[in-house]
Amino acid sequence: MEQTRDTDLPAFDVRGLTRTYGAGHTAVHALRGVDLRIARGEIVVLLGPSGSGKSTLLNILGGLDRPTSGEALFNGQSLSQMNDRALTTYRRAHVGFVFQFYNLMASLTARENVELVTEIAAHPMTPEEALALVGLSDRMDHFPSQLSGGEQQRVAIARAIAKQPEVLFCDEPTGALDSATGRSVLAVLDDVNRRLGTTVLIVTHAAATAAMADTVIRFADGQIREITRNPTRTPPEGIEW
Ligand SMILES: Nc1ncnc2c1ncn2[C@@H]1O[C@H](COP(=O)(O)OP(=O)(O)OP(=O)(O)O)[C@@H](O)[C@H]1O
Repeated sequence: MEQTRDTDLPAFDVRGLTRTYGAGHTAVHALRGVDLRIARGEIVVLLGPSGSGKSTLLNILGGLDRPTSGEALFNGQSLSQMNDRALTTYRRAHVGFVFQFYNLMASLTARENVELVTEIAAHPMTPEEALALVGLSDRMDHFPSQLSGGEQQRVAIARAIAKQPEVLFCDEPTGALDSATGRSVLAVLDDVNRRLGTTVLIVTHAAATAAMADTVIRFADGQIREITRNPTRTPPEGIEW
């Protein structure tokens, strides 16, 4: 039998995924059966109204939450069947997170915030390399309070990519930023994807972000309503908000 080459596997293969919070009358069906394949090295943008289940899906794929039923495979391995220890190892080794509100340590400089990750990662780049990639070489010794919102988000991206994750999960990465700053943050994500080959998943309310994606997933009511592919990616600098 011909063996499946690793490179043929999608980054994620999601089958019949459901996630229900609570039970009985008060149960919330956040995911109602999601089937999805995400190819490696793509930028994927997830759009959908508030409460449609986007963050729930991201959290399950990122190993922060578990499905109620169904399966999510990463590189052919079932996240759903991993025990807590294996899921922690998965998060540490393979995925980076970027959230709306940067979550930087206020008492540490940009470099020290990134060091928190590089000190425990298996194959990290240096904090200097990570900060250079996001264009912050000249701000490494600044504290978060001395940086703009966009710069703080770039530090958060540097921290997320410093361990060289295969996947970067971004939940509303531009949600707290004005449009020009948001575009520059998206340009950093695009650059990371091109240079490092990182698979990037972006959850956003900003529908225009879809133009920078390879694949656009539209969510509604806990289900995928539509998956479209862009024939070409629009550079974030050219996106109109
Ligand atoms: N921990 C939780 N306990 C109970 N219900 C939850 C929990 N987390 C999410 N939900 C509910 O699950 C549904 C999906 O939430 P989710 O955060 O995934 O949506 P979303 O599409 O990311 O929304 P938004 O765009 O507002 O962030 C919502 O109805 C939400 O209230």
